[in-house]
Amino acid sequence: MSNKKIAIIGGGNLGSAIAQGLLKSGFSQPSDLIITKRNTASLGELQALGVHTTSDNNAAIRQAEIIVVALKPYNVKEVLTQVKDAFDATRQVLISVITGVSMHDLEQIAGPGMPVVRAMPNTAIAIQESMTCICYKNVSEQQINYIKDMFDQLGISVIIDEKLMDAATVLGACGIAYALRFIRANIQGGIEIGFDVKTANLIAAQTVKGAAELLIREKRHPEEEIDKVTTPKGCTIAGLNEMEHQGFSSSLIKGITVSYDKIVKD
Ligand SMILES: NC(=O)C1=CN([C@@H]2O[C@H](COP(=O)(O)OP(=O)(O)OC[C@H]3O[C@@H](n4cnc5c(N)ncnc54)[C@H](O)[C@@H]3O)[C@@H](O)[C@H]2O)C=CC1
Ligand SMILES: O=C(O)[C@@H]1CCC=N1
Repeated sequence: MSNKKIAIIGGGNLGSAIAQGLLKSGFSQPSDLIITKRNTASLGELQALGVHTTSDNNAAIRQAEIIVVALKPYNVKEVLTQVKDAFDATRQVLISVITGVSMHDLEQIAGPGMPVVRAMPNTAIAIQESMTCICYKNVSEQQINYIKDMFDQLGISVIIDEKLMDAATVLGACGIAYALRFIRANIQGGIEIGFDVKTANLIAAQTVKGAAELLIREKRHPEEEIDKVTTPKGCTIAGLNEMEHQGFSSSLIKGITVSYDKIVKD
């Protein structure tokens, strides 16, 4: 159980998901969480659980030891600059989940020597199933252990070099959307061959979960598992080869590189 006060600046999709995950995991008590948004009306669910909601970023930051910034990339500089005097490098850590904003830029805003962490989770953080990539600067061993433990309770986390952070954004954070689109396509196909949408959804989602668990738990390569499914002259290889003829793997790889270019070239 965490006893540190955590302020989440920007209670949108990801900021709210992080708050939900922190509560569901038991890492934070509602009274230790503060979440900000310009208009707090949509934070009613968290408020009902006892989380402090406010539009006052300055006050939220001053009360906290861990500050999670989940603002949009285009307004982070403006918003944080307005509250830069609230940061205290001697007792706080600034965690940014913002796409494409470097630790150097964060330190420039929050002040020299400010302990900064970049974390790249995905929206499954709301149910403690995130994949979170982390890098850090000016952070003590004790602080990083605390933060790694926090993200490990919200899923699985790995520490990476900052130069891989944009790649982590694509593979992990965008990746959940690619996976969901893959599941949606399976549902559409499943309906065409006879299932109702609810049953198709369950079969498609549990099947993808099982595939992922085989790789995570057994540490296998996908092709090793595919070989076990593809009966010679069978229906699986026939379908898989048709998908590849239609550009299945190629379209995914191209999509990943387009997402990556969008981050690094913007
Ligand atoms: N949505 C996702 O799956 C992921 C998003 N990210 C990054 O996280 C950041 C947030 O993304 P989302 O949650 O999707 O965006 P969002 O637009 O849902 O959330 C941003 C929130 O900040 C609030 N905000 C704007 N100005 C504010 C201010 N002055 N004070 C307090 N709050 C203010 C907005 O009202 C909004 O609710 C982005 O930088 C994004 O790149 C990173 C990984 C995954
Ligand atoms: O699409 C985006 O820009 C953000 C970053 C990763 C997930 N959503």
